[in-house]
Amino acid sequence: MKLRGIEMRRISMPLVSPFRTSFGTQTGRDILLLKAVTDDAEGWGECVALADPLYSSEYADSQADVLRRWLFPKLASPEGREAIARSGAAAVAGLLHPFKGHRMAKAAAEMAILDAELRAIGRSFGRELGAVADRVPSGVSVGIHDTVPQLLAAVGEYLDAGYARIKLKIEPGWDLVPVAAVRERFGAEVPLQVDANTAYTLRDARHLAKLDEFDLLLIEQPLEEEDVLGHAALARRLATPICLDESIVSAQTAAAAIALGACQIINIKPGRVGGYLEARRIHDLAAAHGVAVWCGGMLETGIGRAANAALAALPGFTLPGDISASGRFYRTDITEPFVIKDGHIAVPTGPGLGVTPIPELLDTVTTSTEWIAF
Ligand SMILES: CSCC[C@@H](NC(=O)CCC(=O)O)C(=O)O
Ligand SMILES: [Mg+2]
Repeated sequence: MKLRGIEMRRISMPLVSPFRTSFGTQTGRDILLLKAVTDDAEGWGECVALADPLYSSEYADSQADVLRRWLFPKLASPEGREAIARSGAAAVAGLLHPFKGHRMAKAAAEMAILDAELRAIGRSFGRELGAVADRVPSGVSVGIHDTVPQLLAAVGEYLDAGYARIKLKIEPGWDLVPVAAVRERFGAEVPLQVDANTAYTLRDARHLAKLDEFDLLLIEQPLEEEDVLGHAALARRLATPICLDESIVSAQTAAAAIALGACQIINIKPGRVGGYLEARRIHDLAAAHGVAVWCGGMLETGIGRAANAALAALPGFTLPGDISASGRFYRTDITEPFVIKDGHIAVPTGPGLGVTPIPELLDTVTTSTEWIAF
């Protein structure tokens, strides 16, 4: 495969409603999209970094900068050209490994090149990754609300829409009461979990153990991302399974977390771990240890949503992921919108991602484009 160059594009996508987590409130997404242009096809990659370094150390401008100054020049080097010509997207992670961190930028580059490679041979992302289903159960992430009645109204709408699982964002001061209210209103059968985005410390263990009475599927990332030993200690004091998100940045860190008993479940986000190929390695590792995984979300457009749906169709993804309909976050997606049907999202079957940005919709939200010739 001969890479002619990559277009970097920034798009500004307003959210249908504010999305509040323990680390802040999103009202829109400033997204970095990559388009890899090869002799045979064009491929798309979505960088999941937020505008600010509040979920992880990455932020959109930093990922554009590291791509422009280090990652693309390496891929465009004689060594890079030769490796990609020989091995395609499988060569990208190794080429970029010397550069520390910036996994979301690396993931977007690999994704765009993989999409181009697969479109050229007419092979879908799902087929490439090992999907075993043509649709995946759709979970929804519900932000922190100002009042419990507002939360209950939102949860009621999502359940009416058919979502298969409800995830509630929590933080100190907004945890037991909203969870109890959802259980009280909607019953014990609704698949329910919580996500703290690192908002607690081990000193909160006794308080967090009170969540055990609500029969949650899991509690996601209660402690700081580097506090693996703290999560292992917390796991020994909670009946509710611990699921890690921010802590898991590679198969290596997943293996360590599993070995230390820091998690019983893993939220796999391809952007966080450096790409879909590493995400599959984590899936395989978790399966070997009997650890369930599910696919997390970063408010992706239909581009990232398509790839996540394909990943979530692998056999080890036994819990509903944060793969909701496009309309959960966006009034107008840049691709054909993903819609929820009988609690599921369809896995695209076309070549590559199986979806492509609609040019006029993409132009409407584009704030900048930059061509990097290889
Ligand atoms: C802006 S918050 C993004 C990170 C968050 N993501 C979600 O809650 C799911 C969002 C989605 O459905 O895309 C998480 O920590 O899991
Ligand atoms: Mg999370």
